[in-house]
Amino acid sequence: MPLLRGRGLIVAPTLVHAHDLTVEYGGTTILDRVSLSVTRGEIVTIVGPNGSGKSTLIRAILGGVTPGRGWVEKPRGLKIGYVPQRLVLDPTLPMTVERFLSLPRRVSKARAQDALERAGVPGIGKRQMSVLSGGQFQRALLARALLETPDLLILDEATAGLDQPGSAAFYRRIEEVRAETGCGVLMISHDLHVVMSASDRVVCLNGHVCCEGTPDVVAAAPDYRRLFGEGTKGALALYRHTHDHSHGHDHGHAHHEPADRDAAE
Ligand SMILES: Nc1ncnc2c1ncn2[C@@H]1O[C@H](COP(=O)(O)OP(=O)(O)OP(=O)(O)O)[C@@H](O)[C@H]1O
Repeated sequence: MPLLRGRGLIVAPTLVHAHDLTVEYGGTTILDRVSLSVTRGEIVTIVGPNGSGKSTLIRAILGGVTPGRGWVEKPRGLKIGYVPQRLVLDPTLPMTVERFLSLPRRVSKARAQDALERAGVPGIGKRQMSVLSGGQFQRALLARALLETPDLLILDEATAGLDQPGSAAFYRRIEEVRAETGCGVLMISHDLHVVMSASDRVVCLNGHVCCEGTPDVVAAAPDYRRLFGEGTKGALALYRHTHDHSHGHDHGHAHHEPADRDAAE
């Protein structure tokens, strides 16, 4: 999908645009006229309290929930890779990571290996899914989502259950995947510190879009402060601290990372 040029500007194409989505369950409005878009090469994170409709919004974008009002626009043939919050596998079922990547459609060993490398865990192909650490398991799910080299990567709390260094390493890999492939990323995260350092744009949801914008704009917004409290000042401070110079990719984010701890270890 090439970049569009118009009037001297280079405009990244929109990968998905949700227009005015309204979803009700049993007479309760879960999403109220929610609009959201993601362009190529952009990392957009949805934050919001428990039950604020984040997963419902992702499901509506993926097509698993039909909105009562509004619609979702995606370019024809858009390839989406999806990483769920968790996946429960029967621990008694013997299954290597390579075999897992071949379900439901068989992929060659070379493609499986390539996806594992891109997920940052090149050495786990022969291991049993049941013995992977939490971080490695989530990387295996990421590898599965990367098999088709998606245009848009969607992650629903993919780091739930990982500790802070584990989720920071995971999100760093997501940024690297974005830089390598130019894909767009839409994710849900509760890890505000990581969100603030890893996102280009944050959408704060509470049934409706309370506020959205760059991480510093959202962290300073009264609605966001009301939902997440003054404790989130720390997240903003971290964001400012870690973004005080450009490191050259399209989004101009800088990173003074804590000591890396790769999930492959
Ligand atoms: N299939 C369903 N039928 C009825 N109610 C549902 C259904 N799916 C979600 N809900 C309700 O919709 C609300 C929003 O749920 P959703 O999972 O989208 O929230 P969330 O922001 O992702 O929450 P969390 O942060 O806890 O994962 C909740 O009150 C939930 O109980």
